[in-house]
Amino acid sequence: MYLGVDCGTQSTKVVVVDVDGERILGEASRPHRLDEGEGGRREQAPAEWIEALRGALGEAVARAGIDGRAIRAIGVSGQQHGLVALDGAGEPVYPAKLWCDTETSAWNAELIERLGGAAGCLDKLGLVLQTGYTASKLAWLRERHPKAYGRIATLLLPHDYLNFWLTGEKVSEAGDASGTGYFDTRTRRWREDVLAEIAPELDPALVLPRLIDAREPAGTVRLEVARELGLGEGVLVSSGGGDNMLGAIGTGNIRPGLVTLSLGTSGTLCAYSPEPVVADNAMVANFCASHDGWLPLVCTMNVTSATTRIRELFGLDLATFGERVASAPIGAEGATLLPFFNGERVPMLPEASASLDGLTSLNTTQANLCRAVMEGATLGLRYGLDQFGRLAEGLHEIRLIGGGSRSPVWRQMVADITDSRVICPEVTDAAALGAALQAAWCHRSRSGGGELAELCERLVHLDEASRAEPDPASVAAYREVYARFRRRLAERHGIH
Ligand SMILES: Nc1ncnc2c1ncn2[C@@H]1O[C@H](COP(=O)(O)OP(=O)(O)O)[C@@H](O)[C@H]1O
Ligand SMILES: O=C(CO)[C@@H](O)[C@H](O)COP(=O)(O)O
Repeated sequence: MYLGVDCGTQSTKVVVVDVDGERILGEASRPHRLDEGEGGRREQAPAEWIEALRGALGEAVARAGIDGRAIRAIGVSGQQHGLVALDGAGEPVYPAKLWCDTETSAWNAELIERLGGAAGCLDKLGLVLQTGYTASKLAWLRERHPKAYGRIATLLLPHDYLNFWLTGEKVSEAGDASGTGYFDTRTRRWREDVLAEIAPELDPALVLPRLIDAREPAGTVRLEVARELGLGEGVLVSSGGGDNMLGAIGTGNIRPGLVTLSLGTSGTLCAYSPEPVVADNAMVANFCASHDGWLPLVCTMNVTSATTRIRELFGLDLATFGERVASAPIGAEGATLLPFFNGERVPMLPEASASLDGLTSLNTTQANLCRAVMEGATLGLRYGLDQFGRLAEGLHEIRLIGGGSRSPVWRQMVADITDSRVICPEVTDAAALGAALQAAWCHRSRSGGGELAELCERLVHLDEASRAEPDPASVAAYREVYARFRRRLAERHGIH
C-alpha cells in the first residue's frame, strides 16, 4: 500500500492506494486557513499543513480499513513556490508566503531588471521570473523583515518542508525547485549566483537543500512521526514534487500529447515534454517534471478562489451555485467579469484588480453574476491556452482535475470554451494520486521493478461519466464571448 499527500492552497488531501489490487482504498482531506491581507498578502502557517496532514492521513487510513503498518512508502505533493525559510532549529522564521501572494511584485520587477530583463532570466534560469515565484519573496523578506531574514538557515518549498517534517532530511527535486527563480530548469541545477544576487548574505552551500533525483527517496519516516501516525518502521518518503508535476503523473500525463487542466484555487495547464521548452512567451513556464523531462505550464491565479468569492457573497452552497450558473445563458446576458481579485500571473497583471462590465437593470441577476465569474475564470484559462502556442497544437482532449472539475456545468464550459473533449480521472485529487504513484515507483524500483508508465496504467482510470464533448453551437457562442473578454482586457489593461 502507498500513501499520496497533496498540500494544496485550501486543504491537504490524502489517498491510500493498493497498487496490486489497482484500487483506491481511502481518501480524506483537511482544510487550511489562508491569511489574506492588504496589498496582495497571502500567507499560511506551515504548522497548519502538518496538522492537516495528521488529520487527513489518519482518516484516509481508517477509511481504507487497513493497518497503517501496511504502508510501504509515502509521496508528498505541494502547492508550488511558497517560501518556507527555516532557522537553525528547523522552525519557520516567518509564515510561508504563498504562490498567490502578490505583495512582492515590485521586488520581482526589480529582480528581472537585475538579471538582465526577460532575456537575462531565460539565459540564467530557462524561464522568466513571475510574481508568485519564491525569489521575490526572499528579496521582500530581506528588506521588510531583516531580523527574520537574518535567522535563515534553510530555504525550502511547501512539499520540501513536509518531507523534512516526515524524514528530518532537507532535500529538493527539480520539479518544485523549477519554480523558485534560483534554479536553472534546463540543467536541473541550483543557480547559486542568482541566489547571491537576491540574498547576498546567505551561503548557497548551506541554505539550499540537497537536490535529489525524482526517483530517489527523500528519506524514511522518523520513528517518532511513524509512531504518531500509526505507520511501521522504515517507511520510504519519495522525492515528491510540485502539485502540478504530481497532478501530471496522476492524470497519466507523462508522455507528449496530453494536456492536464486543473481547476483548483489556481488554474493551470500543462503538457509533458521530453525536452526543455524555453518558450519565447514569458507566460509559459519551462518547469521540470517530477519524474523526468519537463512540464511547460501556464498558471492563472483566480479560479476557484474567484468563484468561491461570488458564491459566498450570495451565500450559496456548491450545488446551488452550479444550478445558478446553468440557469443563465452563455455570455451571462452581456456581463463580463475579469476575475483578477488578487492580481494575475497570466496575463501578467500582478497589481490588477477584478472588474465587472456590461451590467444593466435587466441583466443584473444572481444567475448572471455566478455565470460571469465561472466564465471569466475559464476564459482566463482559454487565454492561457492561446499562450501555449505549439504545445497545444492538435489538442483534442483535456484531462480535467482539481475541485472545480467536480462541477458538470464547469466541465461542459471548459469543453465548449476550448473546443476540446474533457474527461476527468476517477480521482480528481490527481496530485495526491500522482504522489502515491511516485511513492510506489520509488519503492518498487529499489527491487528492480515498477515502471511509472505501468503504475499509471494500473491506477489512472478515466471517469467515463464525466466526459464532456464540445457542442458546436455553444463553441460558436463562446467565440463571441471570448472576443468580448479580450476587448475588455484591451480596454482595461492594455493587453492585446
Ligand atoms: N462542484 C464544485 N463546483 C465548483 N467548485 C467546486 C466544486 N467542488 C469543489 N469546488 C471548489 O474547489 C476548490 C478546491 O479545489 P482544490 O483543487 O482542492 O484546491 P487546492 O488544491 O488549491 O487547495 C474549492 O474552492 C471548492 O469550492
Ligand atoms: O503557482 C502555481 C503554479 O505555478 C499554482 O498552481 C500552485 O502550485 C497552487 O496550486 P493549487 O493550490 O491551485 O492546486
